[in-house]
Amino acid sequence: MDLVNHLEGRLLFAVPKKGRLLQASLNLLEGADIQFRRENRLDIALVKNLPIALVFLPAADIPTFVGEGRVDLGITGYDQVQEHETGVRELARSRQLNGEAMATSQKPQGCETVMDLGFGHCKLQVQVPAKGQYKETRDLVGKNIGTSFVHLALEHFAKLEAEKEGKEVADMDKSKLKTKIIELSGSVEAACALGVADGIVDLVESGETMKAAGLMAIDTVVESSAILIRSKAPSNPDMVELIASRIRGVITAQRYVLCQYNIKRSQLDQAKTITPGKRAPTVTSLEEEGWVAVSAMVEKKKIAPVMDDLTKVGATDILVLDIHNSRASS
Ligand SMILES: Nc1ncnc2c1ncn2[C@@H]1O[C@H](COP(=O)(O)OP(=O)(O)OP(=O)(O)O)[C@@H](O)[C@H]1O
Ligand SMILES: O=P(O)(O)OC[C@H]1O[C@H](OP(=O)(O)OP(=O)(O)O)[C@H](O)[C@@H]1O
Repeated sequence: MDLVNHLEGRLLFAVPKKGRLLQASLNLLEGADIQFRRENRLDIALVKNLPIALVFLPAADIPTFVGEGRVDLGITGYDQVQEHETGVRELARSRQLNGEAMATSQKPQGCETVMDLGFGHCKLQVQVPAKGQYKETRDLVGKNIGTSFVHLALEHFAKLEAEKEGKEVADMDKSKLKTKIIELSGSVEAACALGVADGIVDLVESGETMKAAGLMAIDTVVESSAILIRSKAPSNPDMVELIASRIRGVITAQRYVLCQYNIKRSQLDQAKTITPGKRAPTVTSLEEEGWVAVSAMVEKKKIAPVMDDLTKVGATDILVLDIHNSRASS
Protein backbone atom coordinates (compact mmCIF):
# COMPACT_ATOMS: atom_id res chain seq x y z
CA MET A 1 0.00 0.00 0.00
CA ASP A 2 1.26 3.48 -0.85
CA LEU A 3 0.84 4.98 2.62
CA VAL A 4 1.75 8.52 1.63
CA ASN A 5 -1.41 8.68 -0.51
CA HIS A 6 -3.53 7.64 2.48
CA LEU A 7 -2.53 10.55 4.70
CA GLU A 8 -5.22 12.94 3.46
CA GLY A 9 -7.52 13.97 6.30
CA ARG A 10 -5.35 12.34 8.95
CA LEU A 11 -3.69 14.12 11.84
CA LEU A 12 0.07 13.51 11.67
CA PHE A 13 1.67 12.48 14.96
CA ALA A 14 5.49 12.16 15.14
CA VAL A 15 6.98 9.52 17.44
CA PRO A 16 10.71 8.86 18.10
CA LYS A 17 11.74 6.06 15.76
CA LYS A 18 14.52 4.70 18.05
CA GLY A 19 16.53 5.45 21.14
CA ARG A 20 15.71 6.31 24.72
CA LEU A 21 12.22 7.72 24.13
CA LEU A 22 10.89 4.97 21.85
CA GLN A 23 9.55 2.36 24.30
CA ALA A 24 7.93 4.79 26.74
CA SER A 25 6.30 6.56 23.77
CA LEU A 26 4.88 3.27 22.46
CA ASN A 27 3.55 2.49 25.96
CA LEU A 28 1.79 5.87 26.00
CA LEU A 29 0.20 5.22 22.59
CA GLU A 30 -1.00 1.83 23.78
CA GLY A 31 -2.47 3.34 26.97
CA ALA A 32 -4.23 5.98 24.86
CA ASP A 33 -5.70 3.17 22.68
CA ILE A 34 -4.00 4.43 19.52
CA GLN A 35 -3.95 1.18 17.53
CA PHE A 36 -1.58 0.71 14.63
CA ARG A 37 0.60 -1.84 12.91
CA ARG A 38 3.99 -0.66 11.74
CA GLU A 39 5.17 -2.49 8.65
CA ASN A 40 8.78 -3.56 8.64
CA ARG A 41 11.06 -0.64 7.65
CA LEU A 42 8.14 1.77 7.15
CA ASP A 43 8.26 5.07 9.03
CA ILE A 44 4.56 5.83 8.57
CA ALA A 45 1.77 3.81 10.21
CA LEU A 46 -1.95 4.44 9.78
CA VAL A 47 -3.91 4.30 13.03
CA LYS A 48 -6.76 1.80 12.74
CA ASN A 49 -9.28 3.34 15.13
CA LEU A 50 -8.69 7.11 14.68
CA PRO A 51 -8.03 9.44 11.71
CA ILE A 52 -4.34 9.69 12.60
CA ALA A 53 -1.07 8.62 10.97
CA LEU A 54 2.03 8.03 13.07
CA VAL A 55 5.30 9.22 11.59
CA PHE A 56 8.42 7.64 13.11
CA LEU A 57 11.27 10.17 13.06
CA PRO A 58 14.55 10.75 14.93
CA ALA A 59 13.77 12.62 18.19
CA ALA A 60 16.14 15.40 17.06
CA ASP A 61 14.11 16.06 13.89
CA ILE A 62 10.64 16.12 15.45
CA PRO A 63 10.75 19.82 16.56
CA THR A 64 11.58 20.78 12.95
CA PHE A 65 8.64 18.87 11.47
CA VAL A 66 6.21 20.16 14.12
CA GLY A 67 7.66 23.67 14.19
CA GLU A 68 7.29 24.01 10.43
CA GLY A 69 3.69 22.80 10.69
CA ARG A 70 4.36 19.67 8.55
CA VAL A 71 3.33 17.40 11.42
CA ASP A 72 0.60 18.28 13.93
CA LEU A 73 1.79 16.59 17.13
CA GLY A 74 5.01 15.04 18.34
CA ILE A 75 6.80 13.38 21.22
CA THR A 76 10.40 14.44 21.76
CA GLY A 77 12.82 15.69 24.42
CA TYR A 78 12.61 19.24 25.78
CA ASP A 79 16.36 19.42 25.02
CA GLN A 80 15.65 18.80 21.33
CA VAL A 81 13.01 21.54 21.23
CA GLN A 82 15.39 23.98 22.88
CA GLU A 83 18.19 23.03 20.48
CA HIS A 84 15.92 23.52 17.47
CA GLU A 85 14.46 26.82 18.66
CA THR A 86 17.86 28.22 19.58
CA GLY A 87 19.04 27.36 16.04
CA VAL A 88 15.98 29.01 14.46
CA ARG A 89 16.48 32.18 16.54
CA GLU A 90 20.14 32.29 15.65
CA LEU A 91 19.45 31.88 11.93
CA ALA A 92 16.83 34.63 11.98
CA ARG A 93 19.22 36.90 13.84
CA SER A 94 22.14 36.33 11.49
CA ARG A 95 19.87 36.91 8.47
CA GLN A 96 18.68 40.12 10.04
CA LEU A 97 22.26 41.20 10.67
CA ASN A 98 23.07 40.49 7.02
CA GLY A 99 19.99 42.39 5.89
CA GLU A 100 18.45 39.27 4.33
CA ALA A 101 14.67 39.24 4.55
CA MET A 102 12.93 35.89 5.09
CA ALA A 103 9.69 35.30 3.15
CA THR A 104 6.70 34.69 5.42
CA SER A 105 6.31 31.22 3.85
CA GLN A 106 9.88 30.37 4.94
CA LYS A 107 9.37 31.38 8.56
CA PRO A 108 8.79 28.41 10.87
CA GLN A 109 5.70 28.85 13.04
CA GLY A 110 7.37 27.18 16.02
CA CYS A 111 5.82 24.61 18.28
CA GLU A 112 3.91 24.69 21.56
CA THR A 113 4.41 22.40 24.53
CA VAL A 114 1.23 20.53 25.38
CA MET A 115 2.50 18.62 28.43
CA ASP A 116 5.42 17.03 30.17
CA LEU A 117 5.26 13.27 29.73
CA GLY A 118 7.14 12.33 32.89
CA PHE A 119 9.86 10.13 31.32
CA GLY A 120 13.20 10.66 29.54
CA HIS A 121 14.61 12.74 32.38
CA CYS A 122 18.21 13.79 31.74
CA LYS A 123 20.48 16.84 31.84
CA LEU A 124 22.54 18.38 29.09
CA GLN A 125 25.83 19.00 30.86
CA VAL A 126 29.27 20.42 30.21
CA GLN A 127 31.78 17.65 30.93
CA VAL A 128 35.56 17.60 31.19
CA PRO A 129 38.19 14.93 31.94
CA ALA A 130 37.87 14.19 35.69
CA LYS A 131 41.63 14.28 36.12
CA GLY A 132 42.24 17.27 33.90
CA GLN A 133 42.99 20.93 34.38
CA TYR A 134 39.49 22.35 33.78
CA LYS A 135 37.39 22.94 36.88
CA GLU A 136 34.66 25.29 35.69
CA THR A 137 33.01 26.10 32.35
CA ARG A 138 34.76 29.45 32.13
CA ASP A 139 38.08 27.54 31.86
CA LEU A 140 36.82 26.15 28.54
CA VAL A 141 36.36 29.51 26.84
CA GLY A 142 38.55 29.48 23.72
CA LYS A 143 38.82 25.68 23.74
CA ASN A 144 37.30 22.91 21.57
CA ILE A 145 33.89 21.60 22.62
CA GLY A 146 32.39 18.42 21.13
CA THR A 147 28.60 18.10 21.06
CA SER A 148 25.48 17.08 19.16
CA PHE A 149 23.72 20.15 20.61
CA VAL A 150 25.65 22.78 18.67
CA HIS A 151 23.16 25.64 19.06
CA LEU A 152 22.69 25.23 22.80
CA ALA A 153 26.43 24.83 23.30
CA LEU A 154 27.14 27.89 21.16
CA GLU A 155 24.64 29.97 23.11
CA HIS A 156 26.02 28.74 26.44
CA PHE A 157 29.57 29.70 25.54
CA ALA A 158 28.45 32.95 23.92
CA LYS A 159 26.98 33.94 27.32
CA LEU A 160 30.22 33.04 29.07
CA GLU A 161 32.31 34.97 26.56
CA ALA A 162 29.97 37.96 26.79
CA GLU A 163 30.30 37.88 30.59
CA LYS A 164 34.07 37.69 30.34
CA GLU A 165 34.20 40.63 27.92
CA GLY A 166 31.56 42.66 29.79
CA LYS A 167 29.21 42.62 26.77
CA GLU A 168 25.54 41.77 26.27
CA VAL A 169 25.07 38.28 24.81
CA ALA A 170 22.77 39.81 22.14
CA ASP A 171 25.77 41.80 20.88
CA MET A 172 27.96 38.73 20.44
CA ASP A 173 28.62 37.57 16.89
CA LYS A 174 28.34 33.82 17.34
CA SER A 175 30.35 33.11 14.21
CA LYS A 176 33.31 34.81 15.83
CA LEU A 177 33.38 33.14 19.25
CA LYS A 178 36.74 32.13 20.65
CA THR A 179 35.31 28.79 21.71
CA LYS A 180 35.11 26.24 18.88
CA ILE A 181 32.00 24.08 18.84
CA ILE A 182 32.63 20.78 17.05
CA GLU A 183 29.51 18.97 15.87
CA LEU A 184 29.48 15.25 16.64
CA SER A 185 26.55 12.95 15.91
CA GLY A 186 27.12 10.30 18.61
CA SER A 187 29.58 8.76 21.08
CA VAL A 188 30.39 12.33 22.10
CA GLU A 189 31.93 11.08 25.35
CA ALA A 190 34.89 9.66 23.38
CA ALA A 191 35.89 13.09 22.04
CA CYS A 192 38.13 14.19 24.94
CA ALA A 193 40.06 10.92 25.20
CA LEU A 194 40.66 10.95 21.44
CA GLY A 195 41.93 14.52 21.46
CA VAL A 196 39.10 15.97 19.38
CA ALA A 197 37.79 18.16 22.18
CA ASP A 198 38.84 19.66 25.51
CA GLY A 199 35.32 19.36 26.89
CA ILE A 200 31.93 18.11 25.74
CA VAL A 201 28.28 19.08 26.09
CA ASP A 202 26.28 15.85 26.31
CA LEU A 203 23.32 14.22 28.03
CA VAL A 204 23.60 12.64 31.44
CA GLU A 205 21.06 10.51 33.23
CA SER A 206 22.64 7.93 35.56
CA GLY A 207 26.11 9.36 34.91
CA GLU A 208 27.48 5.92 33.98
CA THR A 209 28.52 6.85 30.43
CA MET A 210 30.27 9.95 31.73
CA LYS A 211 32.05 8.04 34.49
CA ALA A 212 33.11 5.21 32.17
CA ALA A 213 34.68 7.82 29.85
CA GLY A 214 36.60 9.37 32.78
CA LEU A 215 34.60 12.61 32.62
CA MET A 216 32.88 14.79 35.21
CA ALA A 217 30.10 17.35 34.88
CA ILE A 218 30.93 20.96 35.68
CA ASP A 219 27.81 22.77 34.46
CA THR A 220 24.22 22.17 33.33
CA VAL A 221 22.95 23.72 30.10
CA VAL A 222 19.38 22.36 30.12
CA GLU A 223 17.33 19.93 32.21
CA SER A 224 15.12 17.79 30.03
CA SER A 225 12.29 15.29 29.93
CA ALA A 226 10.04 14.00 27.17
CA ILE A 227 7.27 16.38 26.15
CA LEU A 228 4.26 16.37 23.84
CA ILE A 229 4.45 19.24 21.35
CA ARG A 230 1.93 20.56 18.83
CA SER A 231 2.19 22.81 15.85
CA LYS A 232 0.74 26.30 16.20
CA ALA A 233 -1.76 25.61 13.43
CA PRO A 234 -2.72 21.91 13.60
CA SER A 235 -4.87 20.44 10.81
CA ASN A 236 -7.50 19.20 13.30
CA PRO A 237 -7.39 21.00 16.69
CA ASP A 238 -10.22 18.83 18.11
CA MET A 239 -8.24 15.67 17.38
CA VAL A 240 -5.14 17.22 18.99
CA GLU A 241 -7.24 17.91 22.09
CA LEU A 242 -8.62 14.35 22.11
CA ILE A 243 -5.14 12.80 21.91
CA ALA A 244 -3.80 15.20 24.54
CA SER A 245 -6.66 14.35 26.88
CA ARG A 246 -6.12 10.59 26.42
CA ILE A 247 -2.38 10.91 27.02
CA ARG A 248 -3.00 13.09 30.08
CA GLY A 249 -5.28 10.32 31.38
CA VAL A 250 -2.61 7.66 30.89
CA ILE A 251 0.02 9.78 32.65
CA THR A 252 -2.29 10.49 35.57
CA ALA A 253 -3.06 6.78 35.85
CA GLN A 254 0.66 5.99 35.91
CA ARG A 255 1.40 8.67 38.50
CA TYR A 256 -1.48 8.10 40.94
CA VAL A 257 -3.09 5.27 42.92
CA LEU A 258 -6.54 5.26 44.46
CA CYS A 259 -6.47 5.13 48.25
CA GLN A 260 -9.62 4.00 50.06
CA TYR A 261 -10.17 3.77 53.81
CA ASN A 262 -12.75 3.96 56.58
CA ILE A 263 -12.53 6.54 59.35
CA LYS A 264 -14.64 8.03 62.15
CA ARG A 265 -16.40 11.18 60.99
CA SER A 266 -14.80 13.05 63.92
CA GLN A 267 -11.35 12.33 62.39
CA LEU A 268 -12.38 13.18 58.82
CA ASP A 269 -10.92 16.70 58.68
CA GLN A 270 -7.49 15.44 59.71
CA ALA A 271 -7.68 12.59 57.20
CA LYS A 272 -8.67 14.98 54.42
CA THR A 273 -5.52 17.01 54.95
CA ILE A 274 -3.50 13.79 54.46
CA THR A 275 -5.42 12.72 51.34
CA PRO A 276 -6.79 15.92 49.77
CA GLY A 277 -7.19 14.10 46.41
CA LYS A 278 -6.60 15.80 43.07
CA ARG A 279 -9.66 18.02 43.47
CA ALA A 280 -11.24 16.70 46.71
CA PRO A 281 -11.66 13.25 48.28
CA THR A 282 -14.93 11.36 47.78
CA VAL A 283 -16.62 10.80 51.16
CA THR A 284 -19.54 8.39 51.57
CA SER A 285 -21.44 7.42 54.72
CA LEU A 286 -21.06 3.90 56.05
CA GLU A 287 -23.95 1.88 57.44
CA GLU A 288 -22.19 2.10 60.82
CA GLU A 289 -23.16 5.28 62.68
CA GLY A 290 -20.37 7.91 62.88
CA TRP A 291 -18.12 6.30 60.23
CA VAL A 292 -17.35 7.31 56.65
CA ALA A 293 -15.54 5.74 53.69
CA VAL A 294 -13.03 7.96 51.88
CA SER A 295 -11.51 7.51 48.47
CA ALA A 296 -8.82 9.83 47.04
CA MET A 297 -6.10 9.82 44.41
CA VAL A 298 -2.61 9.86 45.91
CA GLU A 299 0.72 10.20 44.12
CA LYS A 300 2.27 6.72 43.91
CA LYS A 301 5.62 7.87 45.28
CA LYS A 302 3.96 9.30 48.42
CA ILE A 303 1.65 6.41 49.24
CA ALA A 304 3.74 4.74 52.00
CA PRO A 305 4.00 7.83 54.29
CA VAL A 306 0.36 8.69 53.49
CA MET A 307 -0.71 5.24 54.76
CA ASP A 308 1.43 5.71 57.89
CA ASP A 309 -0.21 9.09 58.58
CA LEU A 310 -3.73 7.76 57.94
CA THR A 311 -3.12 4.93 60.41
CA LYS A 312 -1.97 7.47 63.01
CA VAL A 313 -5.26 9.42 62.75
CA GLY A 314 -7.34 6.23 63.09
CA ALA A 315 -8.06 5.16 59.49
CA THR A 316 -8.79 1.46 59.07
CA ASP A 317 -9.20 -0.96 56.15
CA ILE A 318 -6.82 1.13 54.02
CA LEU A 319 -6.74 -0.16 50.45
CA VAL A 320 -4.50 1.04 47.62
CA LEU A 321 -5.71 0.34 44.09
CA ASP A 322 -3.90 0.79 40.79
CA ILE A 323 -5.59 3.06 38.27
CA HIS A 324 -5.71 1.44 34.85
CA ASN A 325 -6.64 4.63 32.97
CA SER A 326 -8.19 7.98 33.81
CA ARG A 327 -9.73 11.08 32.35
CA ALA A 328 -9.26 13.88 34.84
CA SER A 329 -8.12 17.48 34.86
CA SER A 330 -4.34 18.03 34.63
N1 LIG B 1 20.38 8.57 29.07
C1 LIG B 1 19.21 9.14 28.84
N2 LIG B 1 18.25 9.07 29.74
C2 LIG B 1 17.06 9.62 29.53
N3 LIG B 1 16.73 10.29 28.42
C3 LIG B 1 17.65 10.39 27.49
C4 LIG B 1 18.93 9.82 27.65
N4 LIG B 1 19.62 10.05 26.56
C5 LIG B 1 18.81 10.74 25.76
N5 LIG B 1 17.62 10.96 26.31
C6 LIG B 1 16.45 11.68 25.72
O1 LIG B 1 16.13 11.02 24.53
C7 LIG B 1 16.30 11.90 23.42
C8 LIG B 1 16.83 11.12 22.25
O2 LIG B 1 18.12 10.64 22.57
P1 LIG B 1 18.67 9.28 21.99
O3 LIG B 1 20.11 9.15 22.41
O4 LIG B 1 17.77 8.18 22.30
O5 LIG B 1 18.59 9.67 20.46
P2 LIG B 1 18.57 8.86 19.18
O6 LIG B 1 17.38 9.32 18.39
O7 LIG B 1 18.74 7.39 19.42
O8 LIG B 1 19.83 9.50 18.50
P3 LIG B 1 21.33 9.08 18.53
O9 LIG B 1 21.48 8.25 17.31
O10 LIG B 1 22.02 10.41 18.47
O11 LIG B 1 21.59 8.34 19.82
C9 LIG B 1 17.25 12.98 23.93
O12 LIG B 1 17.11 14.17 23.21
C10 LIG B 1 16.81 13.12 25.37
O13 LIG B 1 15.68 13.94 25.47
O1 LIG C 1 24.05 9.00 32.09
P1 LIG C 1 23.71 7.76 31.35
O2 LIG C 1 22.59 7.01 32.01
O3 LIG C 1 24.88 6.88 31.13
O4 LIG C 1 23.13 8.19 29.93
C1 LIG C 1 23.80 9.08 29.11
C2 LIG C 1 24.00 8.57 27.73
O5 LIG C 1 22.73 8.28 27.15
C3 LIG C 1 22.67 8.89 25.86
O6 LIG C 1 23.23 8.10 24.88
P2 LIG C 1 22.63 6.72 24.37
O7 LIG C 1 23.02 5.62 25.28
O8 LIG C 1 21.15 6.87 24.16
O9 LIG C 1 23.36 6.50 23.01
P3 LIG C 1 24.11 7.49 22.00
O10 LIG C 1 25.45 7.76 22.61
O11 LIG C 1 24.18 6.70 20.75
O12 LIG C 1 23.25 8.72 21.85
C4 LIG C 1 23.54 10.13 26.01
O13 LIG C 1 23.99 10.63 24.76
C5 LIG C 1 24.67 9.64 26.89
O14 LIG C 1 25.73 9.10 26.15
